[in-house]
Amino acid sequence: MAVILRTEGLNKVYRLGSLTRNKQIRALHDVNLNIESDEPAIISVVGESGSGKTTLAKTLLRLVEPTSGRAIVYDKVVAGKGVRPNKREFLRSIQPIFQNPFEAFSRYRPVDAYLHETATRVAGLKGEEAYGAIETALASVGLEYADVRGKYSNQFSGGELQRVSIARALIPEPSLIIADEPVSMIDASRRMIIINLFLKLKLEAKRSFLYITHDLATAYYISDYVAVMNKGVIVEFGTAQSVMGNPQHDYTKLLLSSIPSTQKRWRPRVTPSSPSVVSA
Ligand SMILES: Nc1ncnc2c1ncn2[C@@H]1O[C@H](COP(=O)(O)OP(=O)(O)OP(=O)(O)O)[C@@H](O)[C@H]1O
Repeated sequence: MAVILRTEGLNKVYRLGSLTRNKQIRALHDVNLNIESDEPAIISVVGESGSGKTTLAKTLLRLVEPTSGRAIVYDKVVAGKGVRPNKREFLRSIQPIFQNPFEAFSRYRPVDAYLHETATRVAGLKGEEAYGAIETALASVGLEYADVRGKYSNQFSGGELQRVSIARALIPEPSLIIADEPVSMIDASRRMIIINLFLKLKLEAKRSFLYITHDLATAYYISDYVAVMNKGVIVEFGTAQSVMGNPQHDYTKLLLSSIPSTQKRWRPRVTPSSPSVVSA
């Protein structure tokens, strides 16, 4: 069985301030995860703001060096002290999708230039092969080359541009896509298009995803596994059904209880002085 993702004693301490007034923030605290499977998987990392989710994503993407511990993705050590994987090989196996697609593309450069760069520099393709790979990647997110050719980022909606950034990530045919809050900047009505796209890419293109989110509802909907983070610690991990259906940790219960539910009844409460409506 392949190790899709394993972290071994992963720690990250950010140091702030001067030598005399040093402050330390422990963003990852002994994070140990292990997901092994021959099938692709969607693994969600959920938790409140500041719980360490982005630091975990950045560590796996080699944007942040862990203070100690290491991470393995698809049987290769990708992060840890002194770990230096071949850059092109690394980018072929792990690709990011960021929260704000407008920050991922400069507004002064047509977006197809980014797609071409990824096809040639990362995937190592030339000429017709490069165009073929771009067309295939765009098709898998429901776009055609003509939809993007010569266009700049400000000529797309947030949802369209996020689909372009997913297409860019798909060009090198990565094994794992790390998506950090990929739908939080997108209109609620369009979010499910992206979420369903991840499911389709897992099933049809056999890509695995690490989905970082605040949104427990979408995490439950698409995930095979869920890791719950609080203050840098993975407090609960398991299949989506077990973690969300039968949470064991108080923090997971708290997170789940804070999801707005259409099942909750709203009861009008009228006081003599000021009529108001409160949640039941
Ligand atoms: N570059 C940095 N320097 C110092 N502290 C940082 C840095 N990046 C993150 N932190 C701190 O590390 C902790 C974890 O932050 P992180 O961004 O990983 O959390 P998060 O769960 O992704 O939050 P959010 O959901 O708001 O993005 C926070 O206390 C944050 O302030």
